[in-house]
Amino acid sequence: MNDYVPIIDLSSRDHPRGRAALAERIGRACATSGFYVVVGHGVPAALVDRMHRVTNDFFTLPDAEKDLVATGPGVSGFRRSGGTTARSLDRDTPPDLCEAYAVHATGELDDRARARLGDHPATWKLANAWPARPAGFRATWQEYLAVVADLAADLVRLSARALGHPEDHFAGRFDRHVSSLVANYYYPRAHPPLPGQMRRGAHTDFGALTVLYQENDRGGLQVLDGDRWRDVPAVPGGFVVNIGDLMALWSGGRWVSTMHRVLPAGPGSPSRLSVPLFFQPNHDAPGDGRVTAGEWMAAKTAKLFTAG
Ligand SMILES: O=C(O)CCC(=O)C(=O)O
Ligand SMILES: [Fe+2]
Repeated sequence: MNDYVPIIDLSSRDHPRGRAALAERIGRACATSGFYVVVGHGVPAALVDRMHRVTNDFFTLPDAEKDLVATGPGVSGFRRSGGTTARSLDRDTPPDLCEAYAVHATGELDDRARARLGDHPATWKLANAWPARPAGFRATWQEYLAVVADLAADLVRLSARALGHPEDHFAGRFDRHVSSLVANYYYPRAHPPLPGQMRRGAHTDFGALTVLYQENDRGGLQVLDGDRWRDVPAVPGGFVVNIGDLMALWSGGRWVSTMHRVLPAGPGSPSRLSVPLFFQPNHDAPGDGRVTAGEWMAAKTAKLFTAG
């Protein structure tokens, strides 16, 4: 595509010399747009296909069945409304044109262990809510979360190296990570959007790093470059990676957490599915110096769901 969102082939990441070169490229991307697309990442295509299939099948179930795993608040389990993402930056818009479903890496812990994950309400303190259908949903999501979190952890190691630290510099911030695996389902619609209404409104991600699967041929994701919106390429088999607010803060201002959005689609357009893994550190990891990482992320998430 362009130098703003480079495509980075990770297939040399197991070789020492390969890692040095990759860290260099990642560092450049994170200082420019905060976005890059990875290929050669090693996540099996069959797993991604299975993830796509069960997730799409879930969203096409009747609403009443999906509501059985609607736990709220925030996105844990199913939400008929994925919220109003632009509110995370205090901009008021009509609600996003999407449904969402989410689980958390911590959502399988017992109640007592989850209660210890911060002193404030947070989605990662809720138990995961798994739908009974389609068959294989839970096993597929758990496998995908484990495999893509491993990839994200390696990208964090390369990021540490790119910032001039030892690769394990951030490791202690992720040994109890509260990552969230989300599916955004942008449903087809018969009528046009309201003025200012997006599939996802303009926002920056709140966590450390996001690894995003997007349906190959649908498009719509854009990233801000100065005052101009650029399309992010949907590379078959690739993932879009972007850093969130926390990694930008940890970089001491050298890296950027950049605004992005998902454009609305016209009447008659097909649905679009995207699956971001928000790789989110331990709740008590450093935030912006005033609040912890957990407080930073929980405050932003809460804004998405405040009634306007
Ligand atoms: O659907 C997409 O392509 C991106 C969604 C997104 O930015 C998000 O969920 O944070
Ligand atoms: Fe995002």
